[in-house]
Amino acid sequence: MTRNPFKAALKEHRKLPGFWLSLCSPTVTEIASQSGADWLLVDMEHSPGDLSQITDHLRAATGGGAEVVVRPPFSEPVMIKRLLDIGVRNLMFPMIQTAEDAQQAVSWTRYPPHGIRGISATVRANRYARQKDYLQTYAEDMTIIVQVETPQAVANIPQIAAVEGVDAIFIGPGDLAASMGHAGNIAAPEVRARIVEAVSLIHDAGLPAGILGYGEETARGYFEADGIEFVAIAGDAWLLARHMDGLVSALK
Ligand SMILES: O=C(O)C(=O)C[C@H](O)[C@@H](O)CO
Repeated sequence: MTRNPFKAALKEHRKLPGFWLSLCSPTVTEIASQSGADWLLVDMEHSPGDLSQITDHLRAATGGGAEVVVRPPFSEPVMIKRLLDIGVRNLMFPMIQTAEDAQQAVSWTRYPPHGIRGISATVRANRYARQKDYLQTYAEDMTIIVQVETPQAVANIPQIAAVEGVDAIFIGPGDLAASMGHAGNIAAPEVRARIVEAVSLIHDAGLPAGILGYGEETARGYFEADGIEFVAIAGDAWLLARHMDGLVSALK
């Protein structure tokens, strides 16, 4: 039984709003974690943030109820090992195209004989060697989310979802649209059709689906009309820019 509330809620297919954080500010992480959101995506792929800041994000989130999910800059084993050692227990792997990609991603998170993760005896993840059952329980407490971001990946969802260890699948609408020749236009009917197809394949496989859908109306549509379980309802930079612009134009 997992001790990770986000993983447990995903398994129950609950409705889970989250925020997408790319401003590299642990203070923003703290504010977001106290909002009632269930999860916070700390993005290393499209932000200048680096590994040394991640521990501060994890500590900041403990002031509230949200779980931190980290998206590494690229799906590769070295960064994953270092993120896991510092105590990241929810990962989102970008650009997973095939079941083999997903299998490899899972293997980077598991110690032998189940994978290739290297052992470090005294790390933040095992409370500096105080958590005696870490080696027996880490996998149960970890959430692995893989991102599908191309039509090829969408077509491979049944195989990707069947990979042991994959807990959820997150649709990357921006890259999906771009890979279909509609960069910047996720509302294009062809892209929308692929998103609907992806959600249905993810649900047919019994997994929860996630997506970015900024703003109340968009997020509500994904939650209610599409039945998507975890939606990034806003990004920190998006929220700030939008509200600053609105206030200035209202008062000028
Ligand atoms: O394809 C997408 O959309 C994503 O993966 C999210 C983007 O990288 C971006 O919106 C992050 O700010």
